[in-house]
Amino acid sequence: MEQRSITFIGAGNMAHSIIAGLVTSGYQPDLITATAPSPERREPLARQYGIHTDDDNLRAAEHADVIVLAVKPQLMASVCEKLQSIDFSNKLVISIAAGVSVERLNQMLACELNLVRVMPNTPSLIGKGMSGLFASSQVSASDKTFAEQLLQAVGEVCWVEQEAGINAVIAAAGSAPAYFFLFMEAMQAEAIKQGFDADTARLLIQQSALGAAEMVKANPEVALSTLREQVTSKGGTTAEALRTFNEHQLSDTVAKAMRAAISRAEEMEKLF
Ligand SMILES: NC(=O)C1=CN([C@@H]2O[C@H](COP(=O)(O)OP(=O)(O)OC[C@H]3O[C@@H](n4cnc5c(N)ncnc54)[C@H](O)[C@@H]3O)[C@@H](O)[C@H]2O)C=CC1
Ligand SMILES: O=C(O)[C@@H]1CCC=N1
Repeated sequence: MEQRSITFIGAGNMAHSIIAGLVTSGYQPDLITATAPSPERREPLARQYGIHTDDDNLRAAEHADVIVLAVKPQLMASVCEKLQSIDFSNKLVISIAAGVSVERLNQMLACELNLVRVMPNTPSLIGKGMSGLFASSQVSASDKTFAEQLLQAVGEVCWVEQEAGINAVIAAAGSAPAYFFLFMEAMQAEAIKQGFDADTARLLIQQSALGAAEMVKANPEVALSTLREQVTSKGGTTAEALRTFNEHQLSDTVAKAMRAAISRAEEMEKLF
């Protein structure tokens, strides 16, 4: 992919995941800078990936071709205020923050930005990320391609036509690894109660989850419901487990949880 200088403002979990994926996929580490106030956040990144780090956001961002805003939404306004002196006209700005709109980011940086909002997720760390992208109206085709390739370096991507689609991506992908972790935690806890040690319980669940996800990926033409039915012998054990999930309205709970994530993103758009 095209190599441009990139500065990540914020070096937390998500920036780390993307940087790791980028460097592993061959992006030049000396083109990447990450900023954070604390050396505890910066130093491991510099050591592990050979990237530059800085505690001065303005200095790090000024000369970058691409600025990735990767701080918590509640910090975004104060962080951006100190970057307002930058000439953004030839820069691509990518925000990965949940719940901070294009309109707000333009206000925060006092500029009509070439802005792409991206909603990634933490499996980017191992190249298995899923990102949704939304480009504001003035973003050029080459900037869109760059943003797309950047996120493709760490996983799969999809574009959304409307900005509201980013909140739907949060519900379906950005937050989603945590849903699966929660489900696996619950399964592990019960497997331990059934007599397995923690490691074996984890292996049983991890391998089943991985196998199921790989089967979904390997059979794009097969409906998820068919894959489920193939496990479910008539009058057998799986049917009983699924009946219990249905009795407790699992689908309804999942739908409510996803809508709750969207509502929170909408609320955050008003707060930050
Ligand atoms: N964690 C996730 O799964 C996802 C997070 N996001 C978004 O990514 C953004 C970052 O989230 P996380 O990485 O999870 O948070 P985090 O708390 O792990 O990282 C934020 C980082 O910002 C740094 N920071 C704090 N003040 C700063 C300042 N003044 N200047 C520069 N850096 C500063 C902190 O040192 C920290 O390393 C958020 O806006 C979140 O909405 C988006 C998708 C998924
Ligand atoms: O929980 C959050 O707000 C962020 C956005 C998606 C995943 N983590």
